[in-house]
Amino acid sequence: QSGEVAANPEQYDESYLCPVQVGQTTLNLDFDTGSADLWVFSTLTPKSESTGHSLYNPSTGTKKSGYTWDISYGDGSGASGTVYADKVVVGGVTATSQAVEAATSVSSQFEQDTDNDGLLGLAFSSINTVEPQAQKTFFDSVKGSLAKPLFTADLKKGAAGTYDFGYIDSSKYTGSISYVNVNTANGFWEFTASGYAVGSGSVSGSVGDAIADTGTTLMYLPTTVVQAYYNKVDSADYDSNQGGYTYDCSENLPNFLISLGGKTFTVSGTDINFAPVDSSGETCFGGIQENTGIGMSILGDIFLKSVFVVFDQTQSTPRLGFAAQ
Ligand SMILES: O[C@H](COCc1ccccc1F)CN1CCCC1
Repeated sequence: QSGEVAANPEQYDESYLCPVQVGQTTLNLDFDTGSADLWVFSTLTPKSESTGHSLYNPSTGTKKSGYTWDISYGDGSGASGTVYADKVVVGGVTATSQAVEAATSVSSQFEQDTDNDGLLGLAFSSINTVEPQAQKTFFDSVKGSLAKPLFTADLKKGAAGTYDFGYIDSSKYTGSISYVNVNTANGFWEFTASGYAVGSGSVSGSVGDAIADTGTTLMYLPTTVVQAYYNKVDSADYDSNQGGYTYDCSENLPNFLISLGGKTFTVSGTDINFAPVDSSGETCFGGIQENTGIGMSILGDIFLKSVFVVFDQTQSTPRLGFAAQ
């Protein structure tokens, strides 16, 4: 089997939500290559936390007795609950007995984002949080039945993009795809990014260890790289109240160039201009921020919306393919 599903951006491209059939209900889920749990708002979620969300009704599933899950994300958000086996359909691709993690508690960030009915993890199943036994991601459940064991991400700025499962649609990218091998030891699509440049010119230095993470909004890079970037933005400075670099929204940002698998990709300055910090629209928060305390760099949506990415398990070593959109 193979299939395609729309990835619809929230305001400021904060996250991208995809329609997924879970049991007999269609939910809008955040496809997250940075985690490996498929969890959903459900009729078991307290009403005080689930108002405004579409809900999974576990009555259509088979309860996995004694199984629980509890996940915490890098930004401090989290959720927990119980586990069911049920049918999950993404763009026509069907997992007949997918582990569906029904939330019995969610953090305020999820409670407040009423566009988001849950997450569909696409990292490696080794980091799934279900106890007493880790469960397969949707991709791992269907991988063997896909035309090719891969999926692609084609996210866009302020417009619907797509995730494809089982095939590479060559109309979605230009030029060639350059591949890097993935280190799965931490359960992420983790690889080594090479040189970078600010504005234009030839790349140098090294961004280093990084993950491709569709569930993270921004790009988090080494301090040296981030300082080099904002040194080229006259009005920029680090604002500890906002927790990152801000600048005058009227200032044009430079492009950011990064070398992956021997090919240089350009993230346009307009894509790096993330969002105003408040309703006055005077000061803006940058899409490139420091990776301090994270332990690796994160190439999140700010980066991903300018490339076509192949999450490829066709070989014994998983790999990531990057091409210009
Ligand atoms: O929690 C992730 C973002 O994690 C990356 C990250 C960002 C900032 C500081 C530390 C970090 F690790 C985003 N959520 C994952 C699921 C929903 C959004």
